Amino acid sequence: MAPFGERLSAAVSTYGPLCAGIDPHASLLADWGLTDDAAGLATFASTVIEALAGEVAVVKPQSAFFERHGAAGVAVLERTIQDARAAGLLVLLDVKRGDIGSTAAAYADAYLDAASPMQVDAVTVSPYLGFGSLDPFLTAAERNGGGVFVLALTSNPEGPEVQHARIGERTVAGAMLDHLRERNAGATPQGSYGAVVGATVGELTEDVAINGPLLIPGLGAQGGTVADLRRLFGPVWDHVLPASSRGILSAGPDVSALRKAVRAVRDELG
Ligand SMILES: O=C(O)c1cc(=O)[nH]c(=O)n1[C@@H]1O[C@H](COP(=O)(O)O)[C@@H](O)[C@H]1O
Repeated sequence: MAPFGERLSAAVSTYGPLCAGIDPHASLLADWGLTDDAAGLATFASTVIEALAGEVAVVKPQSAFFERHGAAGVAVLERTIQDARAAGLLVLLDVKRGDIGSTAAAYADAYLDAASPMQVDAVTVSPYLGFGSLDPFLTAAERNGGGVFVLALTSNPEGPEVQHARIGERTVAGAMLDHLRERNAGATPQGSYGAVVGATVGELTEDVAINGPLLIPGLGAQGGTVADLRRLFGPVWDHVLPASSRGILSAGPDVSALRKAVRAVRDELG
């Protein structure tokens, strides 16, 4: 399979950069008239895929909202991943994994190995056990044409306590971005190792030009706007994947209303 960075660039040039989240919150299931169980999840997820296929490059299921329903919820996640990929969507699984290297290798097998029933195109990971602990993810991604998105400057207000802390001259987030820049060096049209940077960070104090994709959550429900994105990420616009979950999903359950909501954000992004 071609490298993720290459596949992502091609998909974005066709469908635009919007990444639509699939976050089946209990409150959204209720708003959609669905039960807060695996059956409700399954209807929610299949409706979102029907609405988004051919409309966006990437969908981002949030694993937590499936896991809270136990094994039946994980089975729905597995089917959702397979259905979305079969519909031509790139799947970025938001699962924020990170562990000691040998355990990270098992997580990498679960999500990035070609033989796994849960194989996705890319995953989110946390580098706060040390960037080197992510090596199994990076290796599995390289082997399978996958991508890895590393939390750098997250959208939540608690993030700066860790991410702005200093290691000598650099911040912790800056060090993570440096590692990614190094790993993506020389890749065309971009590398497969991305960073997560919130739309809500206010000011950008780090160099986010990593020659790789930038997942930018926080658009919509968390208060981030397209104007914020343009101001913060204008110079690296070709690499941004603005992400919105509730901002789009709250338009459901009607498929055409969901499409209309997606198209409105897409048009605003240009
Ligand atoms: O990795 C993420 O996607 C992520 C990182 C971050 O810094 N902030 C953040 O909100 N997210 C995820 O992005 C989604 C945001 O959802 P909405 O606020 O509904 O658009 C959730 O699934 C979060 O877990």
